[in-house]
Amino acid sequence: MSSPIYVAIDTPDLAKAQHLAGQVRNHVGGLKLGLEFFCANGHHGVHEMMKFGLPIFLDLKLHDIPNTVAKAVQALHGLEPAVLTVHAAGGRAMLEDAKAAAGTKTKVVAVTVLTSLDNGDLNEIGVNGAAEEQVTRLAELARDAGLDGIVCSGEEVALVKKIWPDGYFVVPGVRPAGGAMGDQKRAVTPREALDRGASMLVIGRPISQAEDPDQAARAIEATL
Ligand SMILES: O=C(O)c1cc(=O)[nH]c(=O)n1[C@@H]1O[C@H](COP(=O)(O)O)[C@@H](O)[C@H]1O
Repeated sequence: MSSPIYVAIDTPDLAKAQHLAGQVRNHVGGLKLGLEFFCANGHHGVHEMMKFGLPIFLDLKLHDIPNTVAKAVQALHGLEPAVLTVHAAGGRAMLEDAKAAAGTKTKVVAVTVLTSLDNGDLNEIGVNGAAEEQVTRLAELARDAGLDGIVCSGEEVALVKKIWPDGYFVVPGVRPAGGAMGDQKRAVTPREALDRGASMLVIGRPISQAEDPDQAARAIEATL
């Protein structure tokens, strides 16, 4: 079985991205390319990273009116990433149109509440109630809109699995025991995230900033 770990390649530098992917390719199940990489390197960069033969998670977190998001998804044709993100807060019509615009080879998953937010941050943007309530609400919306799954933290994944048993659950903000949190606020360990029902673990800095990324990926893999 392939590893559930997708390494987050957060750099605008294609050569650095290729170097990191080359170091960890045997100990991860896929490569996650986000806004930083895509803004700098576009389709060309994704094509270059596809050469590693690993599935690509294109994390663009699209969030706009339905027509704009659908056209943006269409503009990705030719890349056919394994997984693509949109923001659940874009609403039902946006989610439905994003899914309809994606090819059948791409799982469209909705970001619920970013793992960098805690309940206080949510309150500040007008969401009263705990992260788990908001994640559950948005998971139901994504499920009913026909999406493949959601992005949430390891703190909520067991809860959403109950209401969406066959959903695909992407869990970022994962930290090995004692690891630096950085800007993440709702983090669990890789083992905990898997035990609670994660389908994919997104791990960036604990691997990419390690002195030896390959060794770091292997050490995390060994805890799963
Ligand atoms: O969609 C994501 O991947 C994502 C959603 C979220 O709620 N939180 C989150 O951290 N991410 C991404 O997951 C990665 C986490 O990176 P590290 O904190 O370095 O492990 C980054 O690439 C984020 O963009």
